[in-house]
Amino acid sequence: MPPSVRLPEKKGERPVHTKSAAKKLKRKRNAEEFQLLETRVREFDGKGITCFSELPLTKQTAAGLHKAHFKTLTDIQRKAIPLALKGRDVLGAAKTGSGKTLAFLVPVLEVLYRKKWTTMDGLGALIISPTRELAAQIFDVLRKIGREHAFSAGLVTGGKKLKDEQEALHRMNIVVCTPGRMLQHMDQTVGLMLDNVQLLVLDEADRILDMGFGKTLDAIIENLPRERQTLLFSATQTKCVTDLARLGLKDAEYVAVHEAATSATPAGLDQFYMIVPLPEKLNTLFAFLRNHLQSKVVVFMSSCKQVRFVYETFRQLHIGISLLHLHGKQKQSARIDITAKFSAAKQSCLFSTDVVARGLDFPAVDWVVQLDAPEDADTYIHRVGRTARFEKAGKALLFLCPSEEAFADRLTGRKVPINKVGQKNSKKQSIQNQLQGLLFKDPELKYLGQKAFVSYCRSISVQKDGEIFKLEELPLDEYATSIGLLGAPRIKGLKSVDVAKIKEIKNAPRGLKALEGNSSGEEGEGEDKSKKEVRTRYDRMVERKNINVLTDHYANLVQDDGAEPDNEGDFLTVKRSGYDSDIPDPTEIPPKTLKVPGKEILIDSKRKEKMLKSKKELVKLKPKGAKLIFDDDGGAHQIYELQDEDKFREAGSAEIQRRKFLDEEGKRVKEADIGDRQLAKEKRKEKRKAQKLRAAEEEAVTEERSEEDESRIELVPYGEAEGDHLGQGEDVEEERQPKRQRKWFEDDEEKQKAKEKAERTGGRVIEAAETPENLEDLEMLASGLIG
Ligand SMILES: Nc1ncnc2c1ncn2[C@@H]1O[C@H](COP(=O)(O)OP(=O)(O)OP(=O)(O)O)[C@@H](O)[C@H]1O
Repeated sequence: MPPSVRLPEKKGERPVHTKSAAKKLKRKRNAEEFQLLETRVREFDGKGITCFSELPLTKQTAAGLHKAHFKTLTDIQRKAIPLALKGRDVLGAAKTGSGKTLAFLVPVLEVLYRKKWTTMDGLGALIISPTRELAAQIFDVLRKIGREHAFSAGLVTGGKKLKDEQEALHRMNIVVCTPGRMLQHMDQTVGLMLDNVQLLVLDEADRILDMGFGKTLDAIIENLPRERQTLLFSATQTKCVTDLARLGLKDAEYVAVHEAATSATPAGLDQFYMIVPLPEKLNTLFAFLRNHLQSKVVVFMSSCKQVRFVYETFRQLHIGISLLHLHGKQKQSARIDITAKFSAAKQSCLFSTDVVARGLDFPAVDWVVQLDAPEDADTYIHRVGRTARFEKAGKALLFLCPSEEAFADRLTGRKVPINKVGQKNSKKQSIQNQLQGLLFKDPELKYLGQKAFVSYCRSISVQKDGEIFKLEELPLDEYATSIGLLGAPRIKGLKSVDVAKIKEIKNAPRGLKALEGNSSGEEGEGEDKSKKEVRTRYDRMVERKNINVLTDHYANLVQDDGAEPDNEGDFLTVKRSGYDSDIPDPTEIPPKTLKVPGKEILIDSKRKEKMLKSKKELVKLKPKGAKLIFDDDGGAHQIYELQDEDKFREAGSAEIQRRKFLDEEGKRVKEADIGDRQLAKEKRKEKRKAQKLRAAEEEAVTEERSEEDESRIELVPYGEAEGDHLGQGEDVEEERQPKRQRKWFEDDEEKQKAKEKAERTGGRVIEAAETPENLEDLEMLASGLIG
């Protein structure tokens, strides 16, 4: 007799003794629980709740939250989750670090669960984030709280092979993605179905639109069904009607928990600004870091080039704190690595662009320093939000150039409590000489410095707020000297930049950029990279601007036809005038040449001269021999020889000869064609034969392995729970995807033992159980015996 199957008994229920009865009972209980949950949600008004346990949640979500140690609700969670659970569109705004992520993830899990979503139903929820790092962080939280659910979820952010993502995408229920990559999939992933999506979440929606993803978002939303729930969250929420309309929000509930608060930033955050002349910025930052070696600091700058320059130079100045740098031009693997390192560090300094300004939750950051002023108050709020998260304390310091001081008023106007501070004289120090030394020794660093300078100027010139950011008021020459350059590099075409266009191009998915031939990603030179001209090494050398002074002068030399170089023509022009007076003009010296049979080679460089001394090289330059054919008498002929004119005339008119030639060649081609077809036919036959043979072999192997293979189908999992979805567990799985249970005779150990025995006895293996349980088992045993 099989052992009796027991479910924990409930009042009024009779004990069950068979598997099927237990299943039935479980199904009944689940249906009851499901009904109860629906009723609880319907009747729930959300008033006066403080804990997650008071919400009408599934036991899976409740368990996930419990295991992740989330107990008390934050304000935004208390207000937004009840509305979202009831299926309302929500527009959520709350300060940085106030727990917005859970405010949308909990409803995502709950809504899908209550819609009885299973792996077979495809994509049910799409969560879009502006950056890869934020998407990865959201995905991590989802994994934590969703571990008891049976949904499959995936991260689609690029930086991986598109093909791998494509395969997994078809099996995902919840996708966390960046807009660019999602659009790329919509364009390139065959059979991607978005018409069943039930929930769309946009985290940092305003940032997504701000980064130039507007059109991308439109394209994504166009593919989603109109009947869906939309949740939008940000610390600086967009309320722009057109934005909301384009995102397809209907009757949305605006939940702004901190709107009445006196400050737009977290209460535990102390904020300061300091007026620092541009040439003093790096000195001040260096002194600041020297005085905060035991802290965890994020330093924001306005461009990738600046981040790289400051990181590379400060590293060589051995500042005494571990330095990291993060920007959007790094490889995805490096970005993940750096994010993880900084999260784990106790004391460290991360130089970064705005790629980490939004949403990233680094634990225990002490200071946020903004070396370059942010573009607006919203960006400031997000940047400083990397510290003082979730009721912790933190400090923020903003560097403003004297011409930018009015930015402090902008902040006060946005309810940001910020105080002015100065730098103690005793703490001041200059690193200008050290920087000059570094740049002098290392041309690459100098090149980087020039690029950093150019991109800083560019970033100022493209700022929207022209009243604050005035390039013409900045002491650029002194700034260039302060970062170790000998002079300010020349910058081209600063004003003619379309900011929106730049953002759009910069944030376009790399795959698409490559398709559009726009993948170089170089910024700072204002060149039209889309021109597909063939450029030689020589052209590139002339165009190169890294050794600014030299190349400009060289450009003058090659471009100027006798015209005087302008005054910025540097010291090299003096030498040239020397040529004019005393020494004969170099252009008048006859160029060196070398004669080889058949041609004359111009020697225009020492390298070429040296090269031509080698016999091997000379052979290459000599004219190549002609290919000859030999007749029966051994006479050599060119492959194509002109016929004797008289003979040609004898043979008839040129037209007749042409036709004759065509007829003969046509016949020859036809004959060859018949032969080819015959050959192709035979090859096809052989191929089919081989295919059949292979198919037969594969069938035999598949039969052997079919059961093993079934169990190998992998989803993209995030939870460890096994098919207990909707609490109906096995039942739902059984009905939807009949999953073969392991039979009694498939016990690995027993099978192995029997095989060993058979080997010992030299007999056949008959796998049998001690007690066959049902008809199928008996049949198996019988067929084994007969066979
Ligand atoms: N209910 C909660 N109980 C305890 N900790 C929480 C709770 N909700 C969120 N947190 C923690 O608070 C921190 C900030 O949460 P989260 O990243 O969701 O903030 P946010 O509002 O999205 O911030 P940002 O605006 O910067 O994106 C996280 O470390 C998270 O684990």
